[in-house]
Amino acid sequence: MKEIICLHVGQAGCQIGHACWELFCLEHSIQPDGSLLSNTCLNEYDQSLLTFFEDIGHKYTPRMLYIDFETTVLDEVRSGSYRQLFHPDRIITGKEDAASNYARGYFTLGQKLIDHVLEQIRRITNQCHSLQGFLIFHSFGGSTGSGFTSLLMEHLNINYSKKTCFEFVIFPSPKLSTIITEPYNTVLNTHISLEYADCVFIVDNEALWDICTYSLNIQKGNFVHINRLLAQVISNITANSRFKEGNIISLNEFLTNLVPFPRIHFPLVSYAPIQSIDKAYHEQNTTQSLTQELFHRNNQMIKVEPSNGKYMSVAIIYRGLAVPINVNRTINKLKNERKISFVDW
Ligand SMILES: Nc1nc2c(ncn2[C@@H]2O[C@H](COP(=O)(O)OP(=O)(O)OP(=O)(O)O)[C@@H](O)[C@H]2O)c(=O)[nH]1
Repeated sequence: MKEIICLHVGQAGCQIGHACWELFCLEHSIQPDGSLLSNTCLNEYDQSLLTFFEDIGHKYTPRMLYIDFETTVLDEVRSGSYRQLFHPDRIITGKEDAASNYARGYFTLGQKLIDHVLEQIRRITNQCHSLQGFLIFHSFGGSTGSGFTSLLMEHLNINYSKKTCFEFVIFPSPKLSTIITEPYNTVLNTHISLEYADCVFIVDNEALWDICTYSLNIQKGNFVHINRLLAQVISNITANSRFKEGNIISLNEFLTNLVPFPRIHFPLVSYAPIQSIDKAYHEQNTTQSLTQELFHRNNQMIKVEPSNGKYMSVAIIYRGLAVPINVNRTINKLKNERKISFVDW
């Protein structure tokens, strides 16, 4: 079993984390109190849930840490419907927020909290047979998300240098960001991500709101909607480590295919199909249509124009019955029609 530990840092990281754990529980038939649904029996195939969940005898508990300097968001987790799922020690809060100031997250408040956080990580790793790596969820713009994550990654690099480190990051979007320090926090945190992360999936809220409004027809969306969308992406990226169907690709193998050069590790995220509930039952999703949609701007989770540049590498994860011959045919078609062009190495 290759375990993965999730670290959710700051408001964005914790709220996205909550959406992910809701989805993981549904996928593995785990109830909000951590017990298995009564008619579920664990066979070897189901054991794959141990990648993300720890078996503590009578129930399952997530291998994760929620970390935030202020208590509001995590108090909701402590009193919400999933409160029994999480081990209380794994929800770590400070007493005041870092006021969107990277330095407060890294130095002032960060230094007070880091030992406690590292101790909890050590306890979780002690319960793992063969730790695969860490997934870190945070925003680049917030001070906890940027400052404290930087400090944490430096320590993880010292203590767990051989383990894979993936990040899922909210990149500030110019039209939506209200906090003036977000660009500064982002630049400072990017430097650390460049050095210590193996792969950083970046998304921005502007692109996610657009997907919610135009593709999913949600007129008054909020963070819950976009976080659930992100949870789908994260679930699919990690599905290979969790379910033993078809090819099992570990995080490391995934990296080998996706990252052409160690420091070039900031892939764009795209997802298909994205359909509103009223359209979903009227669409036929073929391998070809899904692959073509992936390269469409409306399906991208970050606002950039890919036609202005070239692709360095692409990793497509199909979930469900995708036949390799159809996949190859579609990719060749896209290349021949010059819809995607790669750099000439
Ligand atoms: N997608 C998504 N983005 C969020 C969420 N909450 C906050 N953000 C974005 O995250 C950025 C701000 O970072 P936060 O995570 O709120 O800040 P923090 O890391 O907790 O740091 P401080 O609040 O300064 O202590 C802004 O760009 C927000 O739009 C969320 O639940 N989902």
